[in-house]
Amino acid sequence: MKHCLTIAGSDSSGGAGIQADLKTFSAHGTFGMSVITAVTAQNTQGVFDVQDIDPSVIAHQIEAIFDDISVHGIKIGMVSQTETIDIITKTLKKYPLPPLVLDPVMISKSGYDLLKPDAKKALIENLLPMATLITPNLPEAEEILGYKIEDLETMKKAAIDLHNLGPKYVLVKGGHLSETATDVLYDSVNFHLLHQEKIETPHTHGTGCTLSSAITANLAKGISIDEAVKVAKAYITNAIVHGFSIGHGVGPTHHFYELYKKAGMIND
Ligand SMILES: Nc1ncnc2c1ncn2[C@@H]1O[C@H](COP(=O)(O)OP(=O)(O)O)[C@@H](O)[C@H]1O
Ligand SMILES: Cc1ncc(COP(=O)(O)O)c(N)n1
Repeated sequence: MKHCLTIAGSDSSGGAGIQADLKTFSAHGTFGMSVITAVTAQNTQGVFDVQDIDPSVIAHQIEAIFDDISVHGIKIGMVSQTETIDIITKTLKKYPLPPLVLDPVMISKSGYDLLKPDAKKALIENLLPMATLITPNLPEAEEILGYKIEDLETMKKAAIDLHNLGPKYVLVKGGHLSETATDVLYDSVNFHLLHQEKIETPHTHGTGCTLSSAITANLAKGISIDEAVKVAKAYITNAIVHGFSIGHGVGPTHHFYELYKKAGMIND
């Protein structure tokens, strides 16, 4: 069994962050481990409070894992502030690294700043160059590059410009496009377009977390980048189709839909 690590924030409502990542790792038959960077008090309606974890505790979590257990894939999500980014970078650099997927989480669907604006520079300079793949959504890509991205042509330009900042591969996600949910994968030579009709649903809490963890699990299993992204895209699409209407706002996706269906635990 492969071992996957998420370095991210905790979402008390279980649909995004660490909780989404661990469910996704499990749904992919990998063993999930976590380094918690921040604890958020959030639900389907909003984020109400954040407690950043002390940098030394973040370093100790990373060391506790790497000093004992082999890690086959890493996903980084909410990193909150410059001190957190600095300690993650410094500590990870002590170890040989497996494929690393960076989801540059900035603003929650509910509009809360999950990355302090002054930490953007550290994210770009320290974490982007370490990544095998980065998975920005449109607002995140716009925030990093400083220009508007609203169609496939500008998504392709953004993918090239983001690639120039150091990651090996770039996936610009199209969940925020108005017509389709087409994502663009750039491998430094070719573009791979992952076409998908937009699903009419409000329940997309944690879609980005879930997609990046699914890709991480696939890469940990040794699957090639384009196949890892393609399979993960099918997984997130299914998870969105079968999302849950829990709470009064933006509900979570169904991380275990395929597994439950195979086990005969659901009928539709
Ligand atoms: N309504 C939707 N229908 C189909 N796919 C979606 C929908 N919303 C998001 N996605 C897909 O979910 C994944 C996560 O994208 P996105 O929602 O843009 O990320 P984030 O959660 O970081 O904002 C992408 O593959 C995107 O295309
Ligand atoms: C701890 C944490 N990490 C990431 C997200 C982003 O998820 P979304 O973009 O769906 O709000 C979140 N809401 N909470």
